[in-house]
Amino acid sequence: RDSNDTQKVKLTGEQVAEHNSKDSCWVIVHGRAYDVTEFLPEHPGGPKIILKYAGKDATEEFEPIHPPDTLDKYLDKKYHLGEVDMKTVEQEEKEVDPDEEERQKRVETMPILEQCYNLMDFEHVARRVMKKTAWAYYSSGADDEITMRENHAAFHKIWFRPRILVDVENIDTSTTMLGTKTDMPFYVTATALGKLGNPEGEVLLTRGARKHNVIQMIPTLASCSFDEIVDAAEDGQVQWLQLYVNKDREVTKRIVQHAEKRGCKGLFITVDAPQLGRREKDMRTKFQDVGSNVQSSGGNDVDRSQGAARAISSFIDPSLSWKDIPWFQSITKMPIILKGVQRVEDVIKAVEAGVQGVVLSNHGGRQLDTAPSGVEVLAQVMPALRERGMQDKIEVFIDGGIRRASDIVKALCLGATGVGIGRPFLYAMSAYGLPGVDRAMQLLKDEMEMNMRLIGVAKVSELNPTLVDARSLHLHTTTVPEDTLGRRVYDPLVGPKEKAA
Ligand SMILES: Cc1cc2c(cc1C)[n+](S(=O)(=O)[O-])c1c(=O)[nH]c(=O)nc-1n2C[C@H](O)[C@H](O)[C@H](O)COP(=O)(O)O
Repeated sequence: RDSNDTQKVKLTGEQVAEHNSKDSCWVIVHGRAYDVTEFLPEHPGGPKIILKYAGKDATEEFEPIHPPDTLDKYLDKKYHLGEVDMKTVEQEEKEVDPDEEERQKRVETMPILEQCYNLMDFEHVARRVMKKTAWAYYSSGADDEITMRENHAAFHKIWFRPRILVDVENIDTSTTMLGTKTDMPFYVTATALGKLGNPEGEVLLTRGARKHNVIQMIPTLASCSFDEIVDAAEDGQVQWLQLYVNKDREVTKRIVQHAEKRGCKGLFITVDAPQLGRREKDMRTKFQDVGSNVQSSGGNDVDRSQGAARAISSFIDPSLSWKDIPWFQSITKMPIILKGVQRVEDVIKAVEAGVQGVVLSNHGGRQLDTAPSGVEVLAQVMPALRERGMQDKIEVFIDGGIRRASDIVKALCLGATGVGIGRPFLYAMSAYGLPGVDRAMQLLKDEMEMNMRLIGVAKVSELNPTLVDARSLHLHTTTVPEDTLGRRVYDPLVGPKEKAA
């Protein structure tokens, strides 16, 4: 380095390769070397995953899990060793992975985008063409995945009561959420690690949301940095922030106030994940790749038995409680919405606490298995609010299992202001990139227009409980139409030697 500390000569691959143990561990990320020796025990994903790349180029493994500004934000500058002459870095011989070869063949023969006619088509294609770790992470539900399946099945227990001879020539699907006008009553909900499915990550969802004038909720655990996602939005495009509350409240305060400064129009505090659920498909794929097995019991007390999710979420504060709400109201002017409310009593408490909204949600079935579907709780909540004259005091959203516009219409008839959609946009993005997200949103728009026309309603504000029969919604034993589409994408357990059918 010369006098003003600029690097005179690039490091070589050999120099980095000498530091390949826990006593001295250097890694290369995006062409720059970092001394992570001191950081090893603090890494939320455990030391093992880093040691697998000690002395080597870790970019490919690093990229989908960490926003690009992670090392600048969290690794002391003295450990930033400077640029590496990548021509001198020995690229690892990629061992032939037969699964990966099979997957490549499926990518080459996958259906063209125009063959996707509904959101489940994207799920079906994604399951076949996504990398297994990405599919496992996105498709995982907790434990027996009963709630994950119930989320969609619940909508089959609600029947329409269509009206006739109503002028439905002009359909208006637009609505207002938290004071923002939006073309459709759904938003792109927060789902972590967008780059697992597509190397561009969450900014593809931003661009799709912009094209269809729908709102995007930015996840705390996005692969893209928060600023990348906000910068990818156009002027006037509305985004919300999903927040996992950090044990270090100073970090949380910084994130919230930065989001408000960047123009976020809602703070969605996730309240259903004081600990992340056990997502066994995710855990299984982590287990196979022993080298990067973040379930190692070694190292400090971070429990890494939950695959990637737990490894990247050890910062979440399980002590978060109602007494913290006034603090949030003191650090931001953004409307505050509690995401992951699952019973009527907590909605009443939310109104009394003065928050502006709730999302009735079980985290897409990824948290407490056999928690009720959002739409089932919705059917109990709205009458309870009306009884107390509270229905205008709070906006009620739901998410989970929304796969058809008819699901959206049913939720709105039961009183939801809007609905969040997660996996379908992830699958569309993973299988077809931005065109996939665009088509998925357009399909929902087309379905919504048809559904409204056929139930005899011209605009969203006219949707009301008389248009549905939800009496069997709370029954969990009724037979409902077989969810053949959904069944086909459920992964059977495949033994390590067995080939998936
Ligand atoms: C599918 C998915 C959902 C995640 C999600 C990641 C994935 C891959 N992640 S997670 O890693 O922690 O579980 C988040 C998250 O970051 N924060 C959050 O509030 N909800 C998270 N959710 C839940 C999400 O916001 C919705 O509640 C859920 O996706 C709605 O169900 P559908 O996927 O069926 O639409």
